Amino acid sequence: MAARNGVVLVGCGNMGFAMLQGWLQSGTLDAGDVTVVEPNAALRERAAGLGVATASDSSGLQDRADIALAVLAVKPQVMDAVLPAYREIVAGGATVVSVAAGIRIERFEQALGAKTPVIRVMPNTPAAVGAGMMVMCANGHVGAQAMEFARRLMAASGEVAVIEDEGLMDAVTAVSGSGPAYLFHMIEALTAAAEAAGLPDDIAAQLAGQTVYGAAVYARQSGETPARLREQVTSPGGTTAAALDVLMGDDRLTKLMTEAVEAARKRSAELGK
Ligand SMILES: NC(=O)C1=CN([C@@H]2O[C@H](COP(=O)(O)OP(=O)(O)OC[C@H]3O[C@@H](n4cnc5c(N)ncnc54)[C@H](O)[C@@H]3O)[C@@H](O)[C@H]2O)C=CC1
Ligand SMILES: O=C(O)[C@@H]1CCC=N1
Repeated sequence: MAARNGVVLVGCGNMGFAMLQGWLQSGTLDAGDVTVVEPNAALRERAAGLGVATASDSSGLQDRADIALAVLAVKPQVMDAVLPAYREIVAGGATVVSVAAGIRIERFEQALGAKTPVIRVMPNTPAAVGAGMMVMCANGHVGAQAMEFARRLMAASGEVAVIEDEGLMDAVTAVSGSGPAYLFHMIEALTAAAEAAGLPDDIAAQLAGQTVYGAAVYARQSGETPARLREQVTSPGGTTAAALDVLMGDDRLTKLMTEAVEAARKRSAELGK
């Protein structure tokens, strides 16, 4: 029997392409093991530039016995329309990996068969540079080998966490799935503030970007809590304390972040309906 090590990536937009880059750059997958299905010609070409096979639909894939994982990276709104084209591939033994926000495992079982092996993954776009946060949640039909293969792929894109309770995936989505956008906005806001303080645009962008990057790396590598690292920057009566009075007074930023995460969590739950 041929080795089952093929991956079909369905949808190669922002998230699909970010993961594909992580897989290939890390050497976890050879380009020859991946087929990208993407109807958008420009995005297909971008993927082909990495050396993978591409197709505009699934029609040539039905007889492939080597497909271990069908990774679905299409918008939640089109998932129901996309799934029937993968029924045969799944019946042939492929495990479904969905990165779609909100869509519950049950929906895949209903569309593809009650015993379909399904892994939900909530990735994020820093996967493109191997710095993603990849949260996995599988149903009971996923075999050990497929789970291990999927975990290896996700580990190539960043850190992996596995959760048992699928009910938590909406919260996961709101924190780490959408989270990079909050931090990108933080960079934008710090850049705007730097400009308002009189710095030239290019210096403002450099200072904001590198400060957020440096703080994130330091927070992950120092072994200290973020609270302790914050205290180390904050001299009593100094400049940082003056700024933190604005951000932390009345728990301002924590309340705002909690409100933002709750809005995303609710939207994720809605997308699943
Ligand atoms: N963008 C992000 O940061 C994250 C996105 N996600 C999830 O990833 C999924 C994709 O999101 P994005 O990449 O942002 O959207 P996107 O719109 O950039 O990519 C979706 C791609 O699917 C393609 N597509 C549409 N119909 C198709 C079909 N029948 N067969 C194959 N491909 C098809 C589209 O042409 C498009 O390129 C969504 O379900 C989203 O919830 C999850 C975590 C983070
Ligand atoms: O905005 C969205 O719906 C997707 C899911 C998580 C990040 N992007």
